[in-house]
Amino acid sequence: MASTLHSFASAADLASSLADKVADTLSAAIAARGTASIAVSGGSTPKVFFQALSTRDIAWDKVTITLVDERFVPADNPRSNHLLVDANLLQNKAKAAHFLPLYQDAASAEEAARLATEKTRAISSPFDIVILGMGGDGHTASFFPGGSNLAKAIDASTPRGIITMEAEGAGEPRLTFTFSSLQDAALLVLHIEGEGKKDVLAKAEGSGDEAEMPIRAVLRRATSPVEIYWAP
Ligand SMILES: O=C1O[C@H](COP(=O)(O)O)[C@@H](O)[C@H](O)[C@H]1O
Repeated sequence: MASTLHSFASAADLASSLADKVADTLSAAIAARGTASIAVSGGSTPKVFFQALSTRDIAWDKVTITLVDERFVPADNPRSNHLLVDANLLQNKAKAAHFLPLYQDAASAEEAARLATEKTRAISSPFDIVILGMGGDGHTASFFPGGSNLAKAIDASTPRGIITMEAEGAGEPRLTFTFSSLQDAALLVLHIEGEGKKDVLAKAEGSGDEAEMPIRAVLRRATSPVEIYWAP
């Protein structure tokens, strides 16, 4: 499916424009169905966007927010994506939203993935909005190059849900929605910032194996168009 690049002069401009687009899309879904869903990424990039989105005036009590991926660490761990969302998105008007975490207090990441899959089944498919990020190694969500479960995670026939991932570049074991869960969102966004990430994107858009740069699975095979938001 095609992708469209939206370039902005600054991260603040991007955050404001993306927050408007997301708020409009959530409101349209609420008007159509009474509820709306969004899966967001962690990492360092989304913080300013989350802060902008949290101030938008929409019916947040009808919105379910979850994560595209998470580290297998509790929510008070500084590396938790849940903590980032709590501190920056579940604030202001967005405090009224319903948050479904991926981390579960379980004996293993595999058991947590099973529980998280069960709990997130309450969200209707496909997601209204998925916001992906991308690492300098070409990973997205927790689809890491060399990841223990990468082939399964990006196989379009793997069912919707959450699986585990371990990889050298990942730190802790991860929990990640599968490709099939994310690729058909009504609004599918790839949010990246910096010249370095633009170079990584250009490389990913070239030829090469998806296993080397798993973002290629999204760029090449997502059934929804990919809206790429970039700022220097
Ligand atoms: O590990 C992760 O990294 C990516 C990218 O993060 P960034 O710090 O380079 O913005 C992120 O999209 C993913 O959700 C996160 O778990």
